[in-house]
Amino acid sequence: MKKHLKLYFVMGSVNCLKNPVEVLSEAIDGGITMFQYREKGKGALEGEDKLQLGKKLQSLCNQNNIPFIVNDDINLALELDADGIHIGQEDGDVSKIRKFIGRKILGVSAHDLSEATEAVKTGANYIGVGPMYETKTKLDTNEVAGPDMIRQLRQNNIEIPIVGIGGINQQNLKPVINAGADGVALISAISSLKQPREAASNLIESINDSFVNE
Ligand SMILES: Nc1nc(C(F)(F)F)ncc1COP(=O)(O)OP(=O)(O)O
Ligand SMILES: [Mg+2]
Repeated sequence: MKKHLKLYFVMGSVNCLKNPVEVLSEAIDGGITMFQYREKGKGALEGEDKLQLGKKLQSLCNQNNIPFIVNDDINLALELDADGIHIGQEDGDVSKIRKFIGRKILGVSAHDLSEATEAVKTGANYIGVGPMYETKTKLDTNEVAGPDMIRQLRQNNIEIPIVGIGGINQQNLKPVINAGADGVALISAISSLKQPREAASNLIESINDSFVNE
């Protein structure tokens, strides 16, 4: 799990400047290690359109052995037979969802020590901790937690794989890794750029450097 979390690209059609299939294909070429289909927000696809795009993105991931995770939508995750699901604190009962999805990957958002402890207890495989920095992508975020929140979780013996999320880019990812995260999750730092491949390869290079010089 930890190695997959290194560069976790999260995206939906509303986040992309161009065709999301092209964006993901380039991001995979650039070196992302995991993908989350998060079709959400103003103008997001629904129903059949959401399913069809999900299928196309999933097959790109499968062809490249990249775990394909669905955000929020458990039924879609099961219909696509996705590799896993990511849920937040308001998206349902983690232990019920764990029973529902069996051995699929279960990611849970956590903003503090109590939420992280609860997520571990109820069977999460990894936790997404944030927001690390200010973000314009998700409008209903909690207040900025910063990389120190990850450091605090590690100091309190939270050993589960952790990925930081929220406003992360090449310039500010190092403190997130140094705080003890196994990787970074991000949207705009790849999806909003004209060259997603170049963006992803620059990011994975900086992430690997951060681990080497820890
Ligand atoms: N989608 C996410 N992915 C991650 C990841 F693990 F990838 F880092 N961490 C956190 C979130 C946020 O999840 P949630 O709080 O439910 O909000 P939303 O459903 O709007 O994304
Ligand atoms: Mg959610």
